[in-house]
Amino acid sequence: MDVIIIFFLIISSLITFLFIVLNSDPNSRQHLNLPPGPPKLPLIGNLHQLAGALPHRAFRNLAKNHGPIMHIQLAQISAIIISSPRLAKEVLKTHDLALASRPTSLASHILFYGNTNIAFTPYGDYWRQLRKICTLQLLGAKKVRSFAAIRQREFNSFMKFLGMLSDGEPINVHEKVTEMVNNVVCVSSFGDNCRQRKQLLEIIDRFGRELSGLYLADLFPDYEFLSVILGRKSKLLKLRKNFDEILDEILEERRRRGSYSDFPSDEREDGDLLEVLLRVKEEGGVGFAITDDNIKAIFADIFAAGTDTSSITIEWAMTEMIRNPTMMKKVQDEVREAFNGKTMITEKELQSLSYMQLVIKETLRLHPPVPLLLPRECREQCKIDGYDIHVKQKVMINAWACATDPEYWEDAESFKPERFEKTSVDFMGNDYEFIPFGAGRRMCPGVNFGLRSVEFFLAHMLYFYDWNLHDGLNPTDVDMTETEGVFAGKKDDLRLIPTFYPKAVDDAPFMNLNM
Ligand code: HEM
Repeated sequence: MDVIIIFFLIISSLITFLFIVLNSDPNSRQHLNLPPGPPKLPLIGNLHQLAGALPHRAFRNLAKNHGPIMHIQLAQISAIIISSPRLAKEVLKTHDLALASRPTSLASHILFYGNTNIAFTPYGDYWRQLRKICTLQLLGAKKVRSFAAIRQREFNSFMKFLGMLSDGEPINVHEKVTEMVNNVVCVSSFGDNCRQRKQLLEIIDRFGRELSGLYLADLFPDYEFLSVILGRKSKLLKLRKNFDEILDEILEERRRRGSYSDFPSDEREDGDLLEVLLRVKEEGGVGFAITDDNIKAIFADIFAAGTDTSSITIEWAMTEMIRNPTMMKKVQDEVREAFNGKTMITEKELQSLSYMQLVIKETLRLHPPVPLLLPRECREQCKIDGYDIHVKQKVMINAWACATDPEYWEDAESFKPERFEKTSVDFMGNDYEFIPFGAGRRMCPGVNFGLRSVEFFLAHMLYFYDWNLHDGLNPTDVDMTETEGVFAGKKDDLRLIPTFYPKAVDDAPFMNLNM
C-alpha cells in the first residue's frame, strides 16, 4: 500500500513540476528584467485575481499595489499591463513602432480570415496598405459626410416607431440605438438593398461574444488539442462559414447587378463601401492583389469595430444625463435653440453644440467603449520604464485607468462635462490621459464615422423628445454595471419613456418623415 502511495506522490509531483515548467514564463528563464506583478499560482497564473471583476477594473486595482507597469500571467498568456498616462505615452509614442503589431488568437485567426483584417493584422506592408485604403477611401471625412442622409433616414424610422407607442410606454434605448447605428453601418457598407442585414448583424454580435469571452482553450494556446476537444474550433469555423456565405451572396448579387465602374465618376463619391473596395480591387496599384477574402475580412472589421462602439457611447451618455436631469436639460436647451427654424443641420453645426460635445467627451472618458484598447504585440525588443519587453510580448493599455488617474483628473470618478471647458485635453491621440480611440499607428481610423453617429443621434433624440425613467425609478437607482469583454457597454439595458416635444416639428422643417 505504501509503495502505491509513494508511486502516486511521485507521479503527481512530476505532473505538477511539468505544468509549472511548461507554464512558467519563458522570459524569466531568459533572465529578462520583467516588470513586477502579483504572485502567480501554478497553471492559472493570475487568473484567480480577475475572477468576478471586470478586467479593466481588476487590473487597475492590482496596479495600485504593483505599479503602473505589471506583468500578468493568464494561464499561458503573458501580458504587460500599462495603467498610467506616462507609460501609455512610452508605449504608444516613444516605442510605437516597436510595439505596433497585434497578437493573434484562435478566434481572430478564424473569424478574420487568418487575421487579414485591419485590426488584427500584424504590422507590415499589408497592414499599411489596408490602413491607407481605410483612412483615405473608406472612413475619411468626405466619405463619412456622404452618409448623412442614411443617418437621417434611420432617425426618421426611429421616430415612426416611437410614434406608434402608447403614452408613457418605455422603450429599450439600448436596442433601438443599436439598431439605428447598425443600420447606418450596414447601409453605408452594402447599400439599401441588403436583404441579409438581420442575419449579418446577428452573426457580428456572435463575433463580439466569441472575441470577448474568456475561453479555456484560448488560455492554453500551446495545447491546440483543447480547442478541438472542447469544440471551440468547430464553433468558430461554423460562425465564420455563416459570415462567409452571407458575404458571398452580397458579393455575387453586386456583381450580377453590373459593374460598379459603370457609374459615372461624378457619382462615385456616394457609392457604398463595397463599391469602393471593389473598385480598389479592380484598379489595383496597392502593392498586392486584393482577394474577396480580404474584402470580407475588412467588412468583418468595420462591423465588429464600428457598431457597438458608437451605440455604447450613446447609451452611456443618455444614462449619465438621465441620472442628472439638470445636465440633460442644459443639452436640450442648447440643441433646441440651435435647431430652431433651421432647414438643415450640418455636421459643422452639430459640432458647434459645445455643451453636448463636452458631455460626449466626458462619456468617452468615464465609459471608454474599449477600456483596454486592442492589445499590442512587441516586434523589436525594447525597454519600458527600465523593464525589458521582448519580441512577441503582449502589451495592454488600460485606457480607463489612465482616464481615471487621480494624478491627472480631479474628482476622477465623477461625471463632470465642465472639466473639459478649462482644458485643451482631447481624444485625438496626443493626450495619454484620454485615449478612448487609442493613439499612435494603430489608433482607431473610425473616429469620424463613430463620432458623427454619436453626435447626430444624441442631438436628434434630445431635440425631439423628453426622456424619463419608468416605474418610478429614481435617477440614483440606475444601474451602472458594465458588460464584460472587449466592449464595456451597460449591462442592464437602459429603458426610458420618450415624450414627444411637439414644438420640435414646427421648428424643424428639415424633418421629412417620408424620406
Ligand atoms: C465611438 C466609436 C469608436 C471607439 C470608441 C473606437 C475605439 C477604438 C479603439 C480603442 C481601437 C484600438 C486602438 C489602439 O489599439 O490603439 C480601435 C481600433 C479600430 N477601430 Fe475603432 N472605435 C470607434 C469606432 C469605429 C468605427 C465606426 C470604425 C469603422 C467603421 C472603427 C474601426 C476600427 C478599426 C479598423 C480599428 C483597428 C485599427 C488598427 O489596428 O490599425 N472604429 N477603435
